[in-house]
Amino acid sequence: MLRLDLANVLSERIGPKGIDWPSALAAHAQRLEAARDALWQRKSDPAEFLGWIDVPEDTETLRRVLRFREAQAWVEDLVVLGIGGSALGAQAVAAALGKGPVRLHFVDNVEPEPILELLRKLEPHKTLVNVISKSGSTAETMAAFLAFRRWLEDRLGPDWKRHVVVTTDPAKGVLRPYAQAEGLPAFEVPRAVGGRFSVTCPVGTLPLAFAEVDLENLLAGARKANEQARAALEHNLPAQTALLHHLFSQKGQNIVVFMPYSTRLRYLPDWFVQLHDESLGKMRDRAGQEVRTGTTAVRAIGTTDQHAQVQLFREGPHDKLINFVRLLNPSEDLEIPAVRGLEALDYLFGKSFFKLLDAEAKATAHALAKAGQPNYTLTLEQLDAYHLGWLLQHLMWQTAFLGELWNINAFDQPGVELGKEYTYALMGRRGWESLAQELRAEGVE
Ligand SMILES: O=P(O)(O)OC[C@H]1O[C@](O)(CO)[C@@H](O)[C@@H]1O
Repeated sequence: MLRLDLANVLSERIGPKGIDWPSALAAHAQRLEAARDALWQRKSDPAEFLGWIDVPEDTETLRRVLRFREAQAWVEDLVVLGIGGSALGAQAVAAALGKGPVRLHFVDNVEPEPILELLRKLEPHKTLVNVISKSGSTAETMAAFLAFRRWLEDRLGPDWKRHVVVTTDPAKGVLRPYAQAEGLPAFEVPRAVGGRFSVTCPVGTLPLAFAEVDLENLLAGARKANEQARAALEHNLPAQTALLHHLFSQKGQNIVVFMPYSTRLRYLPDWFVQLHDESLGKMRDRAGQEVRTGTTAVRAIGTTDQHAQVQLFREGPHDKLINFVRLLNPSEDLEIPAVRGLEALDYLFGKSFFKLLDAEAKATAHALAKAGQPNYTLTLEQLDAYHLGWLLQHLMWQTAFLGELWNINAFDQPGVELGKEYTYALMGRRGWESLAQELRAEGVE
């Protein structure tokens, strides 16, 4: 189960910053139901970028992915070249559930030293490179691909082609025709699926197949989130959490802290930050009116960041809504042993690590509530593929619901384009000469 514990957002618990949930739900029922119906109705229109809803149903593509993985039994290192939505989902799930023996490496930056360090340590004969780019034009990913392709060819000659697999748009960009021309295996990012919503398609599933993640169950969990997102309001978890975010943003909680109590989930906040910020930080609404929507997502991990950020969360400005994620059961556990001479620590003796983790999560949530800092918790029965798939798809739905509530397009990202164009100009890309000149006049070169 994936459940919502919202006790610490209620006014009876946290005072004036809180809400009266039953009446808030009733007051927004019509809007939320309209949002739900609109999303389900628009999902078959490719221009709406709601293709991620149906991707978990696509077991045929999953079978192709699994067959491809089986045919590459020689792989010892898988290098993912991708950035943003083309890397963060697989990275988050692999860190949570991945098992050896294949080692996964994510190249999502263009800092030369780490790339060189990785190239020096890899054995080309045993390395498979998965270049992932929906657009097939992202400078960081393309630069890394040029370097890895050359590295493979220099060491393996014509056999380099056996060591590359492409994941890209079915038609657009340079990678699709290149893969065809070179005879490289290629998987699709469905047209109506944006990068940050792509973890259940081959963008995520192909690397995760090499990490031995149980993909059937990951997709089954995502389908469970779909079932909830279609349900009546009292069972519609994403509509409910979206409403929480909406209500608190209206109360001035402009920051959303996403804080799982799990080191295995350490990359999940990074994935969430992109999903939330790129989708919801928008200057204009669907009618073109200036609106400036968005709350800023902040990463945190429990218990680690109790010793870094919780001081601020409790005693700093109460401009945040904190979303904890807590596991109800460990996959395995470890007893804290008793040690003679350290009886001052006897409250720990014989207790389990999971009990301590659980107590810390509950204690922090309650301490924040006592200070009037709103927070809610999503609880997961346990950390497995099914529950993680459910959580990922739930968060995608939550984002889509918020887009509807704020009347914005949650599926584009116009705000990142200008930076990309400036980069092309600074790098001397053909066709960008006049922009380069403009930049020079502004003192940027
Ligand atoms: O898969 P692509 O096209 O290389 O894009 C990578 C990332 O870059 C962005 O387009 C902009 O940052 C993201 O939306 C996307 O996930």
